[in-house]
Amino acid sequence: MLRPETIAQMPKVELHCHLDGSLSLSCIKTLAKNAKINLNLTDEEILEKAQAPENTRNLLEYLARFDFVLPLLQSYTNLELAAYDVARQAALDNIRYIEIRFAPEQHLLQNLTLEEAVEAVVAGLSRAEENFDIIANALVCGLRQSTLEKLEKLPPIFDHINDSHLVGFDLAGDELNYPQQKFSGLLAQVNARNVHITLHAGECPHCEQNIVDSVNMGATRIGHGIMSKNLPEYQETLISEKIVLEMAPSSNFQTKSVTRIEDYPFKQLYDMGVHVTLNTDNRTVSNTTLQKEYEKISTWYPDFGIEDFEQINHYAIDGAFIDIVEKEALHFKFTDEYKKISD
Ligand SMILES: O=c1[nH]cnc2c1ncn2[C@@H]1O[C@H](CO)[C@@H](O)[C@H]1O
Ligand SMILES: [Zn+2]
Repeated sequence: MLRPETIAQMPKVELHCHLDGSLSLSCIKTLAKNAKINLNLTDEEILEKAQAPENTRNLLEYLARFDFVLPLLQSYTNLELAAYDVARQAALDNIRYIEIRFAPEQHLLQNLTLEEAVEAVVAGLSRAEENFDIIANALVCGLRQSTLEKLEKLPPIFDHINDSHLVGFDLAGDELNYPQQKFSGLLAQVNARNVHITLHAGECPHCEQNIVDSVNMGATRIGHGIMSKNLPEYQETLISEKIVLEMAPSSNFQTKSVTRIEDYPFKQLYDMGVHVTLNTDNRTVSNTTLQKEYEKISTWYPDFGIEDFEQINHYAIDGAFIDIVEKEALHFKFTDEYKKISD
C-alpha cells in the first residue's frame, strides 16, 4: 500500500469530473451571494444538502443531489467562477490535465443561451490555466431524460463555438430508464462534426448493453462502464479498440453500481489490459478528491504500485480529447515525474 504522501506527489489526469457536482463550499457560498439567494444554512447544512449520503439507494437518488446547486449556476459570472473553482481544486489535487463536463441546458433559467453557458465555463477554465499548472478542457453533456428536441440543439454548439477548450460530448443522467439506443440519431449528428464522444454507460445494474451500443455509436471512452464485468466476450473488444473506462470508485459505490469490493472490477479489468482510469465523478456530491480515490484503490489493492498508477495515467492521456502533440508532451512529462517518485 502506498503512503498518501507518495500518492500526493504523483501527477494525475482526470477525464471524468462534473462541474455542478464538484463545487467547493466557499464557491457555493459566493455563488449564492452573487445570485442573491439566501441559503440560510450553516456550512454543515450546505454540505449535507450537496453531498450524497452513503445510504443512497441508486443512481436516481444520487442525481437528486444536484437540485441544490443548479439554481446557483444560472449566470455567466457564476458559471465562470464555478469552472475556475473546479479547475483550481483539480490543480491542488496535482492534476495536470482535466476535462470538466456539464449540461448547458441546465443553466438557462435566467436567459443565458446554450452558447453563452459554454463560453462562461470555457472562460473560467482559461483563467484557471493562467493561474495554475493545469490544462483544463470542457465537455458538453446531454441529459438522457431530456427531450430529443432539446438534445438536438447541442451538436450545433460545436459549429458556433470556436474555442480549443471545448473538446467533446457526453450523455449523462438517467441510464436506468433511457437506454443508449434512443440516441443513435443524436450521436450521428455529433459524429458528423468529428466531435470526440464519451458516454456514461454500464453504470447501473443490467445496463451492460449500453456499453456495446456506445462504442458502436462512436464513443472512444465510457463513463464508468462497471457492468463490462458482465461482458466477458466483449472485454477483448474494449482492449483491442483501446476504449478508456472512466471509473470513479466512491461514486460507483454510492450509486450502487456495486456494493462489495470483491465485485468492483477495476483491478480485474486492469490486469486483463483494459484501459481503466480513475476519476472523482463529483468531488462534492461524492465528498472526494482524486487523491482520496487513489488512496482507496491503493488500500483495496495493496499490490497496485506506482508504476500501475503511472500506467493508468498514460491510458488517460491516450484517451484525452487533445491532439497527438499535446499527448506526447504529457506522456513525456508524466514518465519523467513518475521516474523521480520511484527513485
Ligand atoms: O454518475 C453520474 N451518472 C449519470 N449522470 C451524472 C452522474 N454524475 C452527474 N450526472 C449528471 O450530469 C449532469 C451534468 O453535469 C449533472 O447535473 C447530473 O445530473
Ligand atoms: Zn459522471
